[in-house]
Amino acid sequence: MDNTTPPALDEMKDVEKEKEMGNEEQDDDNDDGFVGLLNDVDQHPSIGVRTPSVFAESDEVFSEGEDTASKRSTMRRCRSWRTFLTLMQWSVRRQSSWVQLAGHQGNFKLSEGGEVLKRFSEVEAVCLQALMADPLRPFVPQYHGSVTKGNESYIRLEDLLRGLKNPVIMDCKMGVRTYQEEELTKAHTKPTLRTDMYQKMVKVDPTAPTVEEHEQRGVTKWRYLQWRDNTSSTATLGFRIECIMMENGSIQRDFKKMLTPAQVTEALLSFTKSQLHILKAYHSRLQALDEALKESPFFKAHEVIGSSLLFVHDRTSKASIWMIDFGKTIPSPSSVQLKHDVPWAEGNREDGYLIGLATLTSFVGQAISQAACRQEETHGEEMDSVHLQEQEQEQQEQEQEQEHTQTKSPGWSGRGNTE
Ligand SMILES: Nc1ncnc2c1ncn2[C@@H]1O[C@H](COP(=O)(O)OP(=O)(O)OP(=O)(O)O)[C@@H](O)[C@H]1O
Ligand SMILES: O=P(O)(O)O[C@@H]1[C@H](O)[C@H](O)[C@@H](OP(=O)(O)O)[C@H](OP(=O)(O)O)[C@H]1O
Repeated sequence: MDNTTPPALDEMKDVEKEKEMGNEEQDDDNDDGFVGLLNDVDQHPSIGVRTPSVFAESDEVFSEGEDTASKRSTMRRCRSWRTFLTLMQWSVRRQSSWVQLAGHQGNFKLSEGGEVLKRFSEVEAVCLQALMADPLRPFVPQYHGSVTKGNESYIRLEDLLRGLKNPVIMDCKMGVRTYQEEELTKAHTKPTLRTDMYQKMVKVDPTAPTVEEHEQRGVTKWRYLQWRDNTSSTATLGFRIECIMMENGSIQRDFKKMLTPAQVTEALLSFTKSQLHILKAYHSRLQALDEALKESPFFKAHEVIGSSLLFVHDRTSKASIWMIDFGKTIPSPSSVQLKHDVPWAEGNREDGYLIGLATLTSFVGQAISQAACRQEETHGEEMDSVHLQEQEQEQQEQEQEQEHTQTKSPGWSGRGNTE
């Protein structure tokens, strides 16, 4: 379902009227310059996802292609300058198509000036700071330090969706495990049972918990995360697709049990709509990332857990991949030299990031081959049909020619004709 339908002007006037009457529940803009994203979210009716509503509202009012004259006439139609300014604000905000695809709900705010604000984490801030001076910098959103608003601190990040038209997004969680070794230690020494995780587990597979876990109606976080890794492609392929958002705003999250290479390749083809140039751009970007990772002192010295690659393209054929989420990325002990391309065993700290990157790159490669084949098939079918049409036309022309000759023949219908 398209959730970007703008409200009619009359509806906006109603909003304006309500504001004048002091009835509005919440102003879109807080005084501190924030867009009220967290308060201004709508439950997406078809997909159960909270998406920002306010950004979707102004396109038809002042769309990018609209000329000044029509803006003026729209302005005249507005009841007051205040209404006009409100509409302008909506329009300016609409320049970002920001949406939070995966991750903890409520962790983000959209800030003005092309930044997103993520709830502050010391671990992540330290990583981002280091990454700004690392060969990986071109693959990471720009980090602009932190900011405190009220009681909450945030990390200021470049908005990777800024300027994109109807972006298509995919979040892939990288690595062969998504839990830190510390989580495993906790599960052994001080197990805390999580009812919410037990419920999430049962929802996907009622037979997954053990008899004991069913009795306790709880599982440890490690147990849940490990189960998620084993049920999905994480443990075997070194990454998993978390979410995909298509250009119409529809979000797919049903990848929890996606395990096989064939399924992943099919998902990649569907995500890119088999567009060869997009797939090729992604392929090159993954290869470049691989090069940068090999050069990166940061990567050598860190266990990268739960980090994602954010794939983004749009209808103007912009396509890129970004490393995001360093909330569980920690320095490896100095005694450990991480390889990133070997399996994990308790204590070795390996994350399997390069295993995931290699499989992902090869699946994008396979998707390219399949897309090319499909294109050739389609082209072949088109050629066949053109050929068939040509043959039919030729035949028709021959028949007409024959008819014409016979008409001219005195022995047939030229009865009475004299030439
Ligand atoms: N810099 C950015 N620009 C645009 N979108 C972003 C950016 N950072 C994150 N996002 C969006 O927010 C989502 C969640 O990001 P992230 O993984 O950092 O959050 P999280 O809450 O730490 O996740 P998790 O629950 O996996 O720890 C991403 O899937 C993406 O859609
Ligand atoms: O994707 P799912 O299946 O919903 O599971 C969540 C996901 O693994 C998150 O990465 C994790 O947060 P962290 O990365 O911060 O560990 C969160 O733990 P949490 O509930 O303890 O936040 C899990 O609930």
